[in-house]
Amino acid sequence: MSLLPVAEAQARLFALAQPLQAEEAPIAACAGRWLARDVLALRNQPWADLSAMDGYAVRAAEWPGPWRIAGESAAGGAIPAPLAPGEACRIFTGAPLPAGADTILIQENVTRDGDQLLASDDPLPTGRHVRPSASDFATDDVLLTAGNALTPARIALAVLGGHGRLPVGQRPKVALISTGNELVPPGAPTPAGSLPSSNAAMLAAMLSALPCDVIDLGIVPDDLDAMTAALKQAASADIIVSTGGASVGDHDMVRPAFAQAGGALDFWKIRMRPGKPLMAGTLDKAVFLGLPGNPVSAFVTATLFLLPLVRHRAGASAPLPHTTQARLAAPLPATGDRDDYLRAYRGEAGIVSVTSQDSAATAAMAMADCLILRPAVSAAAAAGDTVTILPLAR
Ligand SMILES: Nc1nc2c(c(=O)[nH]1)N[C@H]1C(S)=C(S)[C@@H](COP(=O)(O)OP(=O)(O)OC[C@H]3O[C@@H](n4cnc5c(N)ncnc54)[C@H](O)[C@@H]3O)O[C@H]1N2
Ligand code: MOO
Repeated sequence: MSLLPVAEAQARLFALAQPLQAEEAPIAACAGRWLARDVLALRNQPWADLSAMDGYAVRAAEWPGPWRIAGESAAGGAIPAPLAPGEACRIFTGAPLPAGADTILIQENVTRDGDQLLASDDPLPTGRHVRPSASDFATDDVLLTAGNALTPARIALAVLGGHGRLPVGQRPKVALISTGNELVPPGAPTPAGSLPSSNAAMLAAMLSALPCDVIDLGIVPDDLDAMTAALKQAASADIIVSTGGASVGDHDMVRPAFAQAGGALDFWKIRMRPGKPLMAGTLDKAVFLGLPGNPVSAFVTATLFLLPLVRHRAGASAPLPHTTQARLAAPLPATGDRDDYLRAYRGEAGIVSVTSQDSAATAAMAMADCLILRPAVSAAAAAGDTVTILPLAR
């Protein structure tokens, strides 16, 4: 198989499965999820012409008064009686204006004597300090569209639109499998030849920022039947992720086990460094991603494939990671025949790539707060050159 370009592999991955079915979730369970349908306003916001300040509702044409204070309007209180000519209404922030009033005098700018009121400031433009009815949005306005991420501000908008539940994509179930005879669980003793298994903990931490449910199936030895059984066990999940055993060595069991479990492989080997041995396919209704075992390769491929796949299945309309442009603090060598995803951080003088770009260099990886994206066969870059970066979640 020739090496597949990253963008093509991402497109093929998304084509393997549709977003999961929608569900109606209570607002408290919607943060960070994606809308499955457009959301329309069920009410006008504001519901009436409301005061934006504490003061007095008047007719601007009657400035500077005097007015007789007749009645009061407070948020949550009774609807105030209409204003007769020459009358003002005591009013508080968020309260409806009485019919006939068009402007608010703030209380700092009036002279009040009993129920007599005089303006003590400059003339007011009509409508000053009034929030007109439906000026934020009106009933039946489309507030949010399918595929929108439910950010805190959009949750506020939906609630003000009258909603207590929202149609969102279901939370994908993500099963994690770690393969390798050398692996021991986090914190277990590490006699010679053993290695703490870090990939599942790292992936679970990455996934904790997304609306999904992680099932860690633990460590599976480099054994065809054991791996086949683990994959079958994982097949009820929406996404299966393995790490390790993805390459070409005698102990790399993931591809044959996937075939033996009944999986249909869609692609293997990507034109990227690190992460070349990545594979993907389907097993029953699950999408399978086989990530390389090296922790750095697993991290980079999870960033570019696993997290976007979770977003896609959870209903995101824009599942790919956000990238931006930035200037290099130091030169970079020319790239080879694969796209480079260099671990880097944002320093004061620009972007600095970490000292070791080895796929097993976890200490260097831990210093990174972004990846530099360098296409295959790029010429060397100089300090000050603009490059594309992918900011990493903290
Ligand atoms: N002859 C070739 N050898 C290799 C090739 C190749 O094309 N031809 N590709 C290399 C590349 S690129 C990568 S990346 C690695 C990926 O290999 P695997 O996915 O088969 O991973 P393993 O061999 O199982 O492990 C690699 C490395 O990572 C450690 N590891 C594995 N799992 C974990 C874990 N859960 N936590 C921490 N560390 C883990 C493992 O001990 C190995 O040191 O293959 C190259 N070889
Ligand atoms: O493609 Mo591998 O992930 O370079 O070490």
